[in-house]
Amino acid sequence: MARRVRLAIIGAGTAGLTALKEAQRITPDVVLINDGPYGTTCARVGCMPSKALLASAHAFHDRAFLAEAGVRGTEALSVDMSAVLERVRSLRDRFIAGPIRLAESLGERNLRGRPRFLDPHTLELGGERIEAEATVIATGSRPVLPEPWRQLGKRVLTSDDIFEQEDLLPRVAVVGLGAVGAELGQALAQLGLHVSGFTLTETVAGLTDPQVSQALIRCLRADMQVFTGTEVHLEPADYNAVHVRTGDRTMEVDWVLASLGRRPNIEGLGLENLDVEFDGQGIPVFDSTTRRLGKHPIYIAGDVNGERPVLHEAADDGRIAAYFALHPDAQCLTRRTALGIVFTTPNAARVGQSYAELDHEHIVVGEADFSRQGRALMAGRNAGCLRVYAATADARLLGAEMAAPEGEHLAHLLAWVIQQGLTVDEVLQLPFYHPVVEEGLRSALQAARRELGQHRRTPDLPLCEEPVDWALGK
Ligand SMILES: Cc1cc2nc3c(=O)[nH]c(=O)nc-3n(C[C@H](O)[C@H](O)[C@H](O)COP(=O)(O)OP(=O)(O)OC[C@H]3O[C@@H](n4cnc5c(N)ncnc54)[C@H](O)[C@@H]3O)c2cc1C
Ligand SMILES: NC(=O)c1ccc[n+]([C@@H]2O[C@H](COP(=O)([O-])OP(=O)(O)OC[C@H]3O[C@@H](n4cnc5c(N)ncnc54)[C@H](O)[C@@H]3O)[C@@H](O)[C@H]2O)c1
Repeated sequence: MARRVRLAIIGAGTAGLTALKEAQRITPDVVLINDGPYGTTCARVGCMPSKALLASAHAFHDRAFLAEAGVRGTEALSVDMSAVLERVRSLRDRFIAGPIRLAESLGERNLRGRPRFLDPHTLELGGERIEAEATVIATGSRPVLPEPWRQLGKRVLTSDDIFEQEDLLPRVAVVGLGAVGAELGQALAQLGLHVSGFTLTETVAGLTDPQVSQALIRCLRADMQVFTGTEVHLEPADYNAVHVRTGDRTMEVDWVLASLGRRPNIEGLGLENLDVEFDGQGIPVFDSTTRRLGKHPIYIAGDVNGERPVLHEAADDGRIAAYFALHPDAQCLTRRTALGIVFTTPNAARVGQSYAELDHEHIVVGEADFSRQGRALMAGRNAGCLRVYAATADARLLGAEMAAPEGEHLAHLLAWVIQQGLTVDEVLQLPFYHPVVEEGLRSALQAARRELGQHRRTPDLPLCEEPVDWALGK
């Protein structure tokens, strides 16, 4: 006998659990099916442990600023790497507790294993059949690790294993300087390891604007070696070391952090039993509004769909998928403005349309340099730059990229005004306090206005509804 349910959710990560909460507003008739550890990638091996490691790293790194700021005794500070990693795990355990409790609260509706579609309405799970009116696939992604690198065993770690280590040997190659490699590479370097970072692309940390990326690379180079546009080959060396070969250079390291990107967990779901199309990356083609696979009652949410692999988007995807799966008369929903932040110092961020996505013929760029920005200078964080992109046609802000102090906050402000459809002038009419890093954002906006060839006819203040009396000759 098959178990019949209104909604089956495959994957108990952020997208799956958010789909669950959205679905529970409508029906209790939901099963959650998860294979692998519970607790979500973000809380277990992703966002949270990486930021906990960065917190220790930044704190230790600040000793140089403390000394410059007149605080004495900083030369006595040192890092106890085992204690750092222990703290990361203890915070991790707190963060995963909530997601685990949520899954367990389902009781016998929380199922373990890897289900397979037999047809669009039927899943097979460990010999049992589940007939679901609709299904949400939210199986996430996993780190890319080439097979020959696996043969090197524990000498090659990914973000899945690094936080489990009791200690870390001093010489490390970080291969891949996207978001994961830039954050973890800088964290390890600031904690005192000798880090050499390599990446295939010319830009790092998910940035696409070469000038912003160069500004970040200059900052990273204060802590670690950075080689861009470089393909890496790994070979085993004596005493459990690894040879990192790039062109005709060979470097010996104790271990390697492979941060080459992530691959969607799409295999084994039996999608070949359904009439679905796949794109060039092997991801089933889905509707960008509903996340639905063709006409099937199947929705795909979170990292597994490869579209916006960050936490808040995975959560939105889960909400969207459950909403459309359970509302035949659903309203159209649009996406929030794209926002990606990488927590290096300075923070790297991309907001709205990236530099690579924009048509350069039809935009102007306004730039601010943080090396002389007042507030950043006081805090010893005066490095990096911010570039805003505005449409030539109507001066609307379209996007921004930055490697900037307090970039996580500047990026939010920009995302909010871009989502509101504001123009450069309209943003300049908003309040800017003094002295704050937001004044750097104002400089970039003023530069964009100059590039637009616009001249201010009034001071940068909101206009009254009515003209003032004297202007009317009264
Ligand atoms: C090191 C690192 C740092 C990150 N930092 C940030 C950050 O600072 N900010 C940010 O926004 N994002 C960050 N991310 C990205 C963020 O973690 C992901 O976008 C988010 O966790 C994706 O959630 P998800 O629900 O799609 O997948 P997951 O949370 O991975 O959930 C997928 C679930 O499905 C299960 N599963 C897999 N295959 C099957 C199957 N066949 N059957 C059943 N179950 C299956 C898995 O075990 C898992 O429980 C980071 C990622 C990493 C790796
Ligand atoms: N703060 C954040 O929001 C945050 C932090 C970490 C991860 N994430 C998410 O996790 C996802 C995965 O991050 P990631 O950094 O693993 O992937 P990524 O795709 O962002 O970067 C992978 C990098 O590896 C490089 N690379 C690939 N193969 C290589 C090779 N053979 N040799 C040298 N370099 C190679 C690529 O050039 C690329 O720069 C990201 O898309 C991001 O959305 C987000």
